[in-house]
Amino acid sequence: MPSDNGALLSVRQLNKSFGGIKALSGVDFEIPQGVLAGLIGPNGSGKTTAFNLVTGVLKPTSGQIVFRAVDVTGNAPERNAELGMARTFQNIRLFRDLPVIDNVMVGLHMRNGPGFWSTVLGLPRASIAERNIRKEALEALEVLGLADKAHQIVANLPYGDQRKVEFARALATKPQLLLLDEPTAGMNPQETADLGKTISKLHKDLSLTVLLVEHDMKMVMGICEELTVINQGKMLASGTPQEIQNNSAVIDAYLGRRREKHDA
Ligand SMILES: Nc1ncnc2c1ncn2[C@@H]1O[C@H](COP(=O)(O)OP(=O)(O)OP(=O)(O)O)[C@@H](O)[C@H]1O
Repeated sequence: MPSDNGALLSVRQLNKSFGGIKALSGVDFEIPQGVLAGLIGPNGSGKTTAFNLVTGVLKPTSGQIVFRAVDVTGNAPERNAELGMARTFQNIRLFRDLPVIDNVMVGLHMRNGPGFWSTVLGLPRASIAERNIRKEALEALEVLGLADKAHQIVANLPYGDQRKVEFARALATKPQLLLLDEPTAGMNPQETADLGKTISKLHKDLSLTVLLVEHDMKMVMGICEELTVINQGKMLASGTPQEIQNNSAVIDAYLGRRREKHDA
């Protein structure tokens, strides 16, 4: 049985190898309930691997992942979603030719749709469930300030708004933990700053626990409350943004990478 230490998510001694490559060795971190946490590290340090292990896309070589006091190590992503994890992807994954609201409703249908036969037979249960799903999708869009764009086609929205549609789809499922995989990928500085404000607002207004995997240091330092830093698959440091900014091992890891690039 996993011990209940009060954290919403605990990652313990996580190891992942791809053939001969050790992508992660002995990574530990915890996310207390209600915290906006960041996982950072230089390129190739293992952030995406850690994210995929937590969500269930990858299975660890060894180690343990505990979510809501349940051992979820090796769970399929669908099971983790049922338990309350919701994620966004590095590359936006939306139905670009469909309206915004339909994209948000898809997430809810997968979670608690009326069921195949009810829908096909047009049973009242199906239309009530459909109405509820539409209402919940609209509420999620409202939270993100996108309610007035609910009927626009996704492809016609600016990139920043498309990201918000993804957030709305994740939020509509009322997750316990929102996992964001490099949400600023492909964004300009203005869009990045706006998105940082949106994440921070969601976290504060909804008391939402968030794990943010991100490259953009300025954004991470500006909005996260706790940070875990990994380097070459190993734990480097953890603490508040201020502690991390002053940590000499972290400074060396980032500057070292920059020096390598410079010398190349
Ligand atoms: N499917 C895979 N097969 C083999 N090696 C992999 C695989 N996925 C990741 N790796 C290796 O594991 C290491 C960590 O990669 P990962 O993508 O997790 O790092 P990252 O910190 O997310 O990098 P970036 O910041 O560039 O996105 C790298 O050496 C990478 O080449």
